[in-house]
Amino acid sequence: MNGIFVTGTDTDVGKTIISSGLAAVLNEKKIDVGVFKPLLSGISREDPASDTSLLKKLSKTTLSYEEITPFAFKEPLAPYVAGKLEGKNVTSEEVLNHWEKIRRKHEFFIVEGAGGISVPLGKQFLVSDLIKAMQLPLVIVARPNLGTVNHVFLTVQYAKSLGLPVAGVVINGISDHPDLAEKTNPELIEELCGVPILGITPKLKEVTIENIKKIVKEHIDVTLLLNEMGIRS
Ligand SMILES: Nc1ncnc2c1ncn2[C@@H]1O[C@H](COP(=O)(O)OP(=O)(O)OP(=O)(O)O)[C@@H](O)[C@H]1O
Ligand SMILES: C[C@H](N)[C@H](N)CCCCCC(=O)O
Ligand SMILES: [Mg+2]
Repeated sequence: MNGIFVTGTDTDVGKTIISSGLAAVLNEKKIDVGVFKPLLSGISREDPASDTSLLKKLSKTTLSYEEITPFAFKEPLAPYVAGKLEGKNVTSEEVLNHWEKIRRKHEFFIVEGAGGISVPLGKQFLVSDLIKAMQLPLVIVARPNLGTVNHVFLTVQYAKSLGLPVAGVVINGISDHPDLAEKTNPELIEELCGVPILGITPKLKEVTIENIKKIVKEHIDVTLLLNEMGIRS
């Protein structure tokens, strides 16, 4: 089993859009792709707009909603806090047990965290702890605008300090008319952070399944990503 762990510089940066788009493109390349979004908060798994639904739909996996997302909480908060409000504390062992049950069902997995790399999933259990335990290379999704350089730098430095390999960064949501910061950020990020930019995806006017697939296909170097993992596509 091969795969990537998709994290972000923040919540709402487009991790689900990029993860599900990547799943669709890999599927098209005849790669047997599965998805895992172990902790969800603020929306139910079966809601058509949920991370779980989008990932399931675009990957075409036959995994169930519960297999993709074993833990879902009502409030739109860090999963640790959202779980606590429901009297539940998720442990790393529990997530890994669910992972063990599905990881051999597909050749390649795209795993999505929740929010950024240090978001608490349970008591003394951060997204970064899960990444370390799952031993998957990281893809970091970031915003395109002024301020993102610092966010990417901190995320990369933190990942490196924990020995987590970073496959690269996707800058998501660049505007049709990028300002000077948006134009200069990609090169600066590569220079400062020492990680490749895998792609710069545009801001969609209409977020549809077809458009999600299109921006990933046309703007992310999926071959580079796969090559870095020793997979020929
Ligand atoms: N390239 C894009 N163009 C237009 N809208 C986008 C784009 N990328 C993301 N969005 C929108 O921004 C919002 C946040 O995106 P998304 O849900 O993928 O973020 P996320 O990082 O997965 O958030 P979370 O931490 O909640 O999992 C969604 O409404 C999504 O449709
Ligand atoms: C509810 C939201 N959409 C995410 N899934 C959870 C984001 C938690 C962010 C916590 C934080 O960094 O302050
Ligand atoms: Mg998401």
